[in-house]
Amino acid sequence: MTTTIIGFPRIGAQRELKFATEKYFKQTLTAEQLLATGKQLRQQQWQLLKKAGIDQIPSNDFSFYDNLLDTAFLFHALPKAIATADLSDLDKYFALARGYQGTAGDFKAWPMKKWFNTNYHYLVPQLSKDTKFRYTGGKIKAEFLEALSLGIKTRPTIIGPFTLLRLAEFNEHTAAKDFTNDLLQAYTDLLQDLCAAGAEWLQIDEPALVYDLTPQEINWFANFYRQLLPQKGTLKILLQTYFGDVRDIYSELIKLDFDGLGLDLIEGKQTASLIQSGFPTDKTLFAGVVNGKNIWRNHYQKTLTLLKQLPVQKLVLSTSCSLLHVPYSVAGEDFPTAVKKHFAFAQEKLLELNQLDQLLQQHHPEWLAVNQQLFAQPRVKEDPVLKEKIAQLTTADFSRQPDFQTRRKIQQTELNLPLLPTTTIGSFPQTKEVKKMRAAWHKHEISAADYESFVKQQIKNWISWQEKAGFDVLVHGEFERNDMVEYFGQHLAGYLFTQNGWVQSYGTRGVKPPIIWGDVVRKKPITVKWSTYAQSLTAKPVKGMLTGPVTILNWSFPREDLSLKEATWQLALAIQAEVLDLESHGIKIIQIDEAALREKLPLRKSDWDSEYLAWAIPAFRLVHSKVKPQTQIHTHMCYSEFGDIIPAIDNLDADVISFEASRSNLEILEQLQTQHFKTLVGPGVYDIHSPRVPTKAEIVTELREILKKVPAKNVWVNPDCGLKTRGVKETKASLLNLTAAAQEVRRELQADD
Ligand SMILES: Nc1nc2c(c(=O)[nH]1)N[C@@H](CNc1ccc(C(=O)N[C@@H](CCC(=O)N[C@@H](CCC(=O)N[C@@H](CCC(=O)O)C(=O)O)C(=O)O)C(=O)O)cc1)CN2
Ligand code: MET
Ligand SMILES: [Zn+2]
Repeated sequence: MTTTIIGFPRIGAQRELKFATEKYFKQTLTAEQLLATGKQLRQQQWQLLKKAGIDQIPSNDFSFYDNLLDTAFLFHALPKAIATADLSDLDKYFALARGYQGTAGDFKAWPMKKWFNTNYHYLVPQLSKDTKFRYTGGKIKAEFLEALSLGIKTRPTIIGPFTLLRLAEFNEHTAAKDFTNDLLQAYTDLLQDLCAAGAEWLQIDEPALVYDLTPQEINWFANFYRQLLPQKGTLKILLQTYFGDVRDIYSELIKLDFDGLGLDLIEGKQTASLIQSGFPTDKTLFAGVVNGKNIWRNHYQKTLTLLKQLPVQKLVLSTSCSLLHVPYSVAGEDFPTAVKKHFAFAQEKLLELNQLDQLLQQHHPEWLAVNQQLFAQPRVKEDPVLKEKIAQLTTADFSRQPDFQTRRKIQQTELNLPLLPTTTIGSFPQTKEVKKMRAAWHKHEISAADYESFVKQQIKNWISWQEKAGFDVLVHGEFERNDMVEYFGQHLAGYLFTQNGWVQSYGTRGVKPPIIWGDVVRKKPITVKWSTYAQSLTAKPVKGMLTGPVTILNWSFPREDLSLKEATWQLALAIQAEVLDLESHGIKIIQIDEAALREKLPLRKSDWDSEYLAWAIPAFRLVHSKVKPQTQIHTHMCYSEFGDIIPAIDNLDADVISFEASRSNLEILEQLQTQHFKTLVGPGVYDIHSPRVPTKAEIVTELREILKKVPAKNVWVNPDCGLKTRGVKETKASLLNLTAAAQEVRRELQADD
């Protein structure tokens, strides 16, 4: 038996890579120093895996920004302008990741998207007529040789051609077929080069196989690999999948000349039955039995029983997906032992693989006994009152009265807002100073009172700035929050949070997902203090700002001993209490962010409703069903690819929704128009993910485009997401252009009347 993992977190135990990279961006660290940090982190990782007894150690799972970007870069799929720019390879790479403005030119970054159903973002390769894939040697081979020089023969990993093309964007009327031949040559060269370098195995990641596949896609895949695999020489190929099962293509996969198949037995509902339907004796199954996405200890008995039911001769134990999605180690956390023993972060999962391997060979039965203890009795006491409350919910609890159109008229009278009302999405820049004061308060260097008055001062400054800038609906700025989900976790009973449980979200940015430990209850008001303070400073309405239950769930580590539906409804009741508190304290507009609602939509269409929307949409409705007709409920989604679920979004029954603009803006507006979307909309009028300041003229143009698709009386004007990652100067400049643009378009509309 053998153990392996698909990939490991690369940011380092103390986020060393983040800090080094950000220093490089600020030019306080040289390229050599950054490369040296990368090298050191890789060595540490390989040695850690070796010491933990992992038999097959991956390489090239490391990345300075993103693995799909690495893959595109390896195959020279970069725009001509960047390829020929007077920049180092490293700076060309970062130019694709973050854009570049300087002496070598002015390049836009590639867009970012959510990686399948995770909170990790990949860079979307932009393919066009001048894209010519070719293998350039580079990182994958260098890292293999680097490990080899340390005496570790790794298994290099690479994203496969099918997934690469499935996730890329085709410009200038190009299509997959335009790139197939070049890609075939590029992957052939890669295989042969790694084989010559002495590699024994290559891991090719094809997670896109877990989507619903068309016959054309299946054909493309089979044809491609039928041509590629004969070129592998003595190199063994592991075809690695994750985030689901491969039901549409399993029968093809087992016929192709792969040496190993990596299948997900955690999220892949049909994986076990597919394997039971037949697995070739000459192939190795890389069984993904240790959950790469959640932080709970593996249930050894269940895993062993599952493994024994698989008719497989050659078996390697593995994780369900890369460990990128869990924090580095639980070792440094100060949970009580009774709590800690239930957790396995990345490092602890290595031990689990090792123990499962031993147990399968009938060694160390005492490890099984220790593990069984963890699950012998319920981990937490349930809250009977909460349970009863959920059991007693009726249709009325999910249905706001009166209906949308009636409320709309009441709210118009109540709020008296102009046409095209202006607002922002919630957060203002989380400056160094804000983070420093919060850190000082955590370290008891300043008192809670000092911290509170500091936050209030920020609120005061920004309220007065928003008034001067001419905003119609103001926000308090979210200065008290480290993160829109972690903050709520920290204020709800039933949650635990880590000190250092960072998980990469994109590039150098990370999150510390809070852990749902038990039943979740709101013990006391969370945001009321800040919102009412902000409202006391102005006659304009201040929007209360909350995170919705689905997003809190999706960006937390959920329990495995409670259904996601039940857990989300607990959260919904907690946030409902907060909504009602805000309302009773005079807050007239309340925004309930559901930024992550789209992200966790199941990858297969047949699961959309039954597995998700059927409880996620009611959860949101539950949160606001009891507010007065006068109270206006807003929501926000920053992932705008919800064209397919527009009726579900309308069915949230919010009064106003704001969403990401970026490139898909017009497309979504058209879909809203044709599907008769009723909710009022604030399509973001500029992209906040870039420091670039949009001109007033650009925003005016954007607004005119929006007004072609949506009646003016239904339109709100706002940026496309919160401003916490932006600098103060660019934020103010952009927002002044936004209010000026709104005023200009308003005048145009009034002149038309
Ligand atoms: N959970 C979540 N997922 C999300 C988003 C989101 O907002 N939240 N937004 C979308 C995009 N994803 C994002 C993810 C992270 C960040 C981000 O800004 N992360 C920050 C950390 C934010 C944070 O938690 N900050 C804490 C802790 C900051 C910190 O590291 N402090 C230092 C000290 C700071 C100092 O002295 O200057 C320390 O503790 O060592 C705080 O403000 O309190 C980062 O990686 O740098 C932005 C967007 C999608 N997914
Ligand atoms: C990632 S969605 C962000 C919404 C939140 N209210 C903010 O402005 O930061
Ligand atoms: Zn957003």
